[in-house]
Amino acid sequence: MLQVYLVRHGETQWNAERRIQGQSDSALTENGERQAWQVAERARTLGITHIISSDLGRTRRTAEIIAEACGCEIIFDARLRELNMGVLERRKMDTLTEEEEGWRRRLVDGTPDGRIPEGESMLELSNRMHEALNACRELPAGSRPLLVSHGMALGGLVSTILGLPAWAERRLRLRNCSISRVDYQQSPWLASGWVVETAGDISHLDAPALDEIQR
Ligand SMILES: O=C(O)[C@H](O)COP(=O)(O)O
Repeated sequence: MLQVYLVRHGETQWNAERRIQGQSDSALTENGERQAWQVAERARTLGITHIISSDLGRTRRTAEIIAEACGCEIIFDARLRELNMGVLERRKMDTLTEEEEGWRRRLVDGTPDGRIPEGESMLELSNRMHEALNACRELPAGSRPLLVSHGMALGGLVSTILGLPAWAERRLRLRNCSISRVDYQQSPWLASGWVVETAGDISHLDAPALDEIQR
């Protein structure tokens, strides 16, 4: 059975400022670096064989810290990037107009193909995340990869594995440096293929990780 670990990057300056990132970027905060070292210590115990990361700066830095602990090289895969949030990237959440807030909410309010102007839909994001996840099945037998990605990207991936449409309302909180695990398997009581073993585990963190209200 193939086990794939999913880690969201450490807290960034723009997470803390409640500034929308998307495929724009900001550095990890001191707390974010601490989170990354703590998730790395947890990853060291998991027998990780490959680290595959979004190529954005915040995931790259988190992956570097995990790779040092696990003794792995890093493979960068742009399919693991965060949702492209178009014209709202770099904007602070509390500065959005009613119309702009409507664009953001339509991404995840059950509207198929909702998108922020010049951005990606959740369906487009989910499709590329599944491509990146399924590429893990081509790794040598016995591999145990760890993917480093983003909140919307991993939330959409896990939710769609659970059978929800990509554009479903979000009901899964994935905090910074949380660990989730998905398995590709066959078993009598579960659907064949990908299943969710754990989602959003932060038991390895000793400091609170921001939630959606705080970021
Ligand atoms: O700001 C964003 O783009 C999302 O809300 C979270 O993205 P992140 O997981 O890359 O911080």
